[in-house]
Parts: sequence; C-alpha cells; structure tokens
Amino acid sequence: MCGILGLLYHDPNGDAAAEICEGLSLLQHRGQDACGIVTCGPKGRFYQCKANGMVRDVFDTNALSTLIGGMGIGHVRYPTAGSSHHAEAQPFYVNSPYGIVFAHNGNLINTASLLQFMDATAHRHINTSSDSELLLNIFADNLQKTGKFRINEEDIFTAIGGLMEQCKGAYACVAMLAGFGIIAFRDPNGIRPVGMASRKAQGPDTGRDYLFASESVVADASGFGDWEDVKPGEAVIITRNSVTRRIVAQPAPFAPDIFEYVYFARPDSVLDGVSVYRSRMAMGDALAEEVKRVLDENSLSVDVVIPVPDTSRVAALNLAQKLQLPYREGFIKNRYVGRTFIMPGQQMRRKNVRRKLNAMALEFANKNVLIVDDSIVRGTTSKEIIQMAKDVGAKKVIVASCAPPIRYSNVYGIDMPSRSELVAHNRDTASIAQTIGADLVIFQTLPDLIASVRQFNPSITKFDCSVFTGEYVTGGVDEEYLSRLEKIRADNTNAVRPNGIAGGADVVQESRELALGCSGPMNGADDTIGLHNSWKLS
Ligand SMILES: O=P(O)(O)OC[C@H]1O[C@H](OP(=O)(O)OP(=O)(O)O)[C@H](O)[C@@H]1O
Ligand SMILES: NC(=O)CC[C@H](N)C(=O)O
Ligand SMILES: [Mg+2]
Repeated sequence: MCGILGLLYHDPNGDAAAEICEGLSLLQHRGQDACGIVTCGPKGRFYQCKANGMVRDVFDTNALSTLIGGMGIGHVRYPTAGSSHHAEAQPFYVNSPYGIVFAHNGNLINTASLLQFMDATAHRHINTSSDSELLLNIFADNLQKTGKFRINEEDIFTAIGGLMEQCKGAYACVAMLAGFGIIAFRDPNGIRPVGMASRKAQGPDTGRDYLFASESVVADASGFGDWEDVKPGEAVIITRNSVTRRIVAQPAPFAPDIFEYVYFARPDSVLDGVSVYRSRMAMGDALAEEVKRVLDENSLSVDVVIPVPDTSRVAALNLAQKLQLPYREGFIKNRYVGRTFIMPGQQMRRKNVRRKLNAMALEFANKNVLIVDDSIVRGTTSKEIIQMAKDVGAKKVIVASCAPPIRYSNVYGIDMPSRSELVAHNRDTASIAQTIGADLVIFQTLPDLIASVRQFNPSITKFDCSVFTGEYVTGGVDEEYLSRLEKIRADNTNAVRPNGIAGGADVVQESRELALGCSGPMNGADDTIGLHNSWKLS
C-alpha cells in the first residue's frame, strides 16, 4: 500500500511543498520505505526530492525550500513490485510528451505483456523494475498518440481511457503535467482509494485550492472540505481554471479492497463513504459474537481483553464492551517504531515486534487473556506477543482476529506475494493456533467482516476479498501467474535487490540500474528535475 497526494493552489506562486509534506506525514502509515515530492514552478519547471526513508527524514527545511511552485504531487512508498531500491522511489518523471510526473498506489498484474508492448511497439525505455514507472510510460504513450502540440482535457481523458484498456490490476494514481494541472484516476474496479477536496484559496483571491489524497484524513487536517471519492474508472483533471471529471473505463464491478478497512487506512479516514473507525467498531461487535460462541463450545472463560496496538484497539474495545469484559492495554507500544507488517524482510519484522511492544506483567499474570488483533498474516506479531504474554505469566492465551484466515496471495498492492509465508495457508484453525503458540484462535467469518463494512454503505455490493477467498476481481490471475509471482517476490528476495517486476528484469538490467542509480542526476540542472537528496539517504 502506498499513499498518494496531489495539491494545486490557485496561486501558482504559492508554496505547495510544505503542505504536501504535511499531508504525506498523515499518510505515512501507508508506506514507510521511501517518499518523494515533485512540484511545478510558475514557469512550468519541475522540482524534485525523493529518497528512501520516512517523511520526517527525507524532507528537512532545506529540501523543502528547493521545491518551488504552487502545485505538486507526493508519494509514500511500500514496495510491492520491483524492489525497495531508491531508484524506485516515487513520483516518477518522463519528459515526453509535455513533462509528466506520476505517483501510484496499487499493483499491475499484466506487467509482462506491458513491458513487451513498451519494448516492441511503444519503444519507450523502462529504467527500473517498478510497475509504476511502467504505468507512467503507458500513460505517456497514450498522450503521445494524440500528436498534439498542446493538449486539452479531452485528450487526457482519451489517453487515460486507453491506459485503462491496457493496464490490469489495481491503480489509484495522481499525475501532474508541466504548467497544466494535476490529474487523478482510479482503476475500473476501484480497488485502491483516492479522493478529492477543495477549499477557498488563501488571500484576497476568489479561486479555490484543490487536493487529491489516498485518504480523507489529509483533507480534514489541512482544512479542505467537500471530500469526494474518485469513482472507479474515473479520471479527474484540475487546472487553475477548471475541474473536469469523467468515467473513462468500460463498466466493471466496483470492488474496493476490504483490507483497507481491516488494517491499512487510518481510523479517522472515510473511504468510499465508510468510516474506517465505525467499520472497525462493527468488526469488534461481530467478532464478540463469534468469540462467545467458540468460548462456550470450548468451555473456556476469559478474564481480560487486550488489544495489539495500534490497529486493533478500536475493535478490541467494542468487543470487550459487548462481552462485558475488562479491556486493558497490556501491550505498551514504543511510539518511535513504525508499523511492522509493512517493513521489508521477515527478520526485520520479527525483530521490530519485540522493539515495538512490551507486555505488562500485571495485566497478564495468572489470567486467561483474550488478545485481539485486526489480522494474522504471517503470524509474526502473534507468535512474538503470545510468547511475551506467556513469559509474563498468562495462564491461557486466546487470540481473536477481526479478519478471517488469510490464505491467498495479494496481487493488488499489499506485500503478500507468497502463499507459503501465510500462517493460515494450508492450515486449519487448530494448527494455526499450534503454530503461533496460542491455546485457541478465533477468526471473524467473512460474511461478518463484509457486513461490518457494508452496513455503512450498502451501495458497495462487492469487495476485493482475494486474500481470504483466492478470487481475483480483475481476472488474469491464475496458478501460473501466482507461482511465478511467488518465485520472483518470495520473502527476502525483494528486500533490497532492484529486480523482480513480474516479467522479470535480468541481471544486466539490474547492474545497469545500479550504475545509473549511483551516478547522480539523471537529467536537468541540479535545481530542477534532477535529484536533490535522492542518493544521500539510501
Ligand atoms: O501476522 P503478521 O504478519 O504479523 O501481520 C499482522 C500484524 O501486522 C499489523 O500490525 P503493524 O505492526 O504493521 O501495525 P499497527 O501498529 O498499525 O497494528 C497488523 O495490525 C497485525 O498486528
Ligand atoms: N503498495 C503500493 O501501492 C506500491 C506501488 C508500486 N507497485 C510500487 O511498488 O512502488
Ligand atoms: Mg498490528
């Protein structure tokens, strides 16, 4: 999962970078590996800063002061294709046609054929293993086809319509055309979120400022109102003078990823009309029923409910209230350690669970504890915390998960490429409990999870639930695809090496990238689209 953001001030001489940076820090939970901002100055020149690292590390006052202009786009990255190499930090840039910068949340599933098309037909060079760079070049190729000296909104809609015909998978994107404006679009199934908001421009001006962001929390925090989701298959183009939007894709089932509500999004965001907070409360309520049923069946009782900070807190509190059990913060979180699930490599994830959470003996000793988490994916967190709970004297440790067992790969922008890494893959509930060391594991049922989200927006009739069911809404994901993906991106093969896009970059490509990556600015003078501190931090 990544975070994307676009901002256009009515005043072209405004300083968009500082507010983009603020917005990216509100999306940090969506990606911790790399981040970047590109702005466009009043004369149509781009200014870029991107690097591996968190927002607070990459953007200091100095870096921000070099990002000139009243519009820009930003990205926080959680790599799910290619590698975590700094050359794949976003936004990406191509100079032709018109000068485009681009940022993407999601994952393509037909990269192999798109790469072939790029090479044989479009003759465009893809310099990294990132599917987002590929997507940008498909966009550029479609724009190029208009053959215009100056383009207009019609041309852009046509180009994005063409892109949507060609690209399969999940993509919520923001783009910026030099001197023109900002654009957002969302794949035909609307798997990944992106929305827009506006506010009155500052100063005596009568115009408006516009924002695109992955989550509504960015709009709330920055004083933007009228939040609206970009619709599946829709493109929105914003210039200083107009907002134009159009559905450009062929109709397809709307299927937002339900895992956004389970784990990814911030609770204070509203995605596709559903408050993430309310949906998590409902998940807790529904899970309480299942917990009661399973405890009764096993003649077990529980003394205390303990959440796994942070994400499960909301659901755990509701569950405890529903079961009239005490709720205690038995695990204290080190606030300086980020999310562990989105860290690269199993070793790092395991180490960081211990760094992040500490069990307070007084809440565990001699008690039957019910630990509530939002999800159990690889089992990294649960294995560690169950051991911690036992080490401080818990009598019995029962684990309840707000999500059903995750048994299948994710191909749409969550780094779960390999089924064998998933603790629930080919295991029943009893053997999952045994593997993570729990006395009992209780999972939410899929119908209950869906109902927890859907009750807040019944017009959503379908969700992407592929990690629970193995059914992929886009089609095009078969056993051969999944096996190849597993080979390319199995854990620890993707942590640092700059290859691995589906379709495969070879060793020659890899060393070429490394050579380029270390050689400094790719183009332009140092104060323009070149790289300010891209190489400094990685
Ligand atoms: O079974 P696993 O592979 O460990 O993955 C699941 C765990 O990872 C996530 O927590 P994370 O630490 O990423 O973030 P959080 O602080 O928002 O809960 C999620 O909330 C679960 O706790
Ligand atoms: N998780 C994401 O949205 C990542 C976007 C893109 N696939 C990348 O790896 O950079
Ligand atoms: Mg967690």
